[in-house]
Amino acid sequence: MTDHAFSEAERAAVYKAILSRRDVRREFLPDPIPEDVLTRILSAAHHAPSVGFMQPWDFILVRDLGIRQQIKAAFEQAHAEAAAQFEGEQRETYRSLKLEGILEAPLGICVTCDRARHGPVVIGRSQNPEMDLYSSVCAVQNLWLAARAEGLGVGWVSIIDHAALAAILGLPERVQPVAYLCVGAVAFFRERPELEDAGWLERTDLKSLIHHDRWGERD
Ligand SMILES: Cc1cc2c(cc1C)N(C[C@H](O)[C@H](O)[C@H](O)COP(=O)(O)O)c1[nH]c(=O)[nH]c(=O)c1N2
Repeated sequence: MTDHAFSEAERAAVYKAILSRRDVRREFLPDPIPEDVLTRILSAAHHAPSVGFMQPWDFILVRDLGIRQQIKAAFEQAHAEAAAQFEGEQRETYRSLKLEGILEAPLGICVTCDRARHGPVVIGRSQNPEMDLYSSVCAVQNLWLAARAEGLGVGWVSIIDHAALAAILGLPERVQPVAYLCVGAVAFFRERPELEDAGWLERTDLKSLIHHDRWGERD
């Protein structure tokens, strides 16, 4: 048994981490991450919920500059392909955004999903086999929030061909990349998402996303 209730300060700290977490691309400092801090954020990730307690994740810690340069090159290629999908002014805005900090952050963490961990039958996965991937995403979010509490920035780089990333990292066939994260100390955390500051999109009104009993039934 654990304590039933959080104190007011504990509750406030949880919401502070959630509300002030940011995706970081440009504010990284080169300072190394202390080992005890790294262990704590990885432990937070490892305590995420997982379907059937499958714990399908691994954490590849990428410090080697040569490997990070290969990942950056894979990003550049995907970024050029993505830019071609936008039109006109939006393409120019997209090109002007900074969408990764692969070389600036001192550490990359690839969170993976072993799709075959603990055999073919897992509690909670038979109808929806993708639940293992969602579990690894929960690990990503735990890591992201713990990092925020530790004053570390995290930036998710998904503008990359995951097959190329898997090859660079030497992942076995059954192991899929879920997230490549740039992790490091930061100069500061932005108050709002960078995409909001750039005028790309605004935070959607929460009320408009809440439906009662059936789709479309709103207050
Ligand atoms: C699955 C997934 C994938 C990506 C992201 C997020 C998630 C959840 N985000 C970060 C994203 O842009 C950011 O979360 C939102 O803009 C909201 O900003 P904050 O995270 O609140 O700062 C992101 N950002 C970026 O600069 N490059 C990227 O490739 C990605 N990819």
